[in-house]
Amino acid sequence: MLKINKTVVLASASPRRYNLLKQIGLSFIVHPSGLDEDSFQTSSPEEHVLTLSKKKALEVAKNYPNAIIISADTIVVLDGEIISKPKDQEEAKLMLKKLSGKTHRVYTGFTILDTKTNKIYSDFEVTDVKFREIDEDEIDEYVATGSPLDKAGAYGIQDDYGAVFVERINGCFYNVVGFPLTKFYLAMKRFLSDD
Ligand SMILES: Cc1cn([C@H]2C[C@H](O)[C@@H](COP(=O)(O)OP(=O)(O)OP(=O)(O)O)O2)c(=O)[nH]c1=O
Repeated sequence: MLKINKTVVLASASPRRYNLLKQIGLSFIVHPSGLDEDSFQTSSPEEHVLTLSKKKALEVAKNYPNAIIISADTIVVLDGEIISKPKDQEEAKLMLKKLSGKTHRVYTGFTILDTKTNKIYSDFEVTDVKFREIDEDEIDEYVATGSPLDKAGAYGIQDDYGAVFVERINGCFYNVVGFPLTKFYLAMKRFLSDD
């Protein structure tokens, strides 16, 4: 597993990212960036997740002169349209209606930053997710649980409801949940051995 002789800071308020990084045995503290993601416009999904994850890391880096900062950003992309987190229940319902019966892509970008050397590495992963047709009652019931509200595309593949909307995926499952574990693990090993 990863052995890091330095303070590691997870620059994220996402409980999913917390759990996923704990799952691979990483020791870290949490310091969310509080970045306003709504005011941010970009051209491509790749650029969006790479730039936002970098911004989150750089924001939190200001507080830690000698640490490794880890951050990420997840979006859903349907027919070229970037879908982030819904602003309310109505928007969550609209998002789920759009995703029904279709295949979308989930992009997660992540950044690793050493605040002492200023070495920075960012990368992203993409997973295709096929939804079955979901009906309005199912959408209403799920949205009423409140769970979709803090999630890109208004669903969690790991949720009770979200799980049964998904017919199949192609790619990394953990990438959909919010952090591409294998890609991150390999990147982190390279990052640490380059020191
Ligand atoms: C598609 C999908 C997203 N998500 C979540 C992961 C992320 O927490 C969230 C996307 O929003 P993000 O802006 O990437 O992350 P966040 O606001 O939750 O946390 P922070 O910016 O502080 O790191 O959607 C799931 O939990 N399951 C899913 O299936």
